[in-house]
Amino acid sequence: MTLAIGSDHGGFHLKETIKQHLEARGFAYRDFGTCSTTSVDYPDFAQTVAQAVADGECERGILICGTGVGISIAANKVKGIRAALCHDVFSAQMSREHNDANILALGERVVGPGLALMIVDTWLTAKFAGGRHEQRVKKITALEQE
Ligand SMILES: O=C[C@H](O)[C@H](O)[C@H](O)COP(=O)(O)O
Repeated sequence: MTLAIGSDHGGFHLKETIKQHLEARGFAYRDFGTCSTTSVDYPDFAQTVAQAVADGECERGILICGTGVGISIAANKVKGIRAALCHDVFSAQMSREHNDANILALGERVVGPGLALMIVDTWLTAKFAGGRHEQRVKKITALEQE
């Protein structure tokens, strides 16, 4: 699985920490920026990562900003994207099992690196449960056509 990863300046340090962690765990990723703590606009990075996932260029994505709020709102505007903002391990697991989330959003100013990496690990390994959740995810997709 190749992951798309991106952040604004508020998520830059956590993005670098997550990249090192992914490398140590043998996950392939593509870094869509930003490349420093110079102020940028999070919708730009949400769009490139979300598009890479929506186009199938990358299977899933991770987006980070200061709170995770703005970058998840922006990513969810792209058709086919189910971005989940998760600051606890339970939500991260459920976002995969129940919602088939294809992007994980995190806020660097909200969680410390230890918890963030635990959330990432949980989110990467959890699998969509299907069954009754299938029709609900289909209904989310149908909303995109309205
Ligand atoms: O939801 C938005 C994100 O948290 C941004 O990272 C944040 O708004 C950036 O704020 P500032 O420009 O004050 O660093």
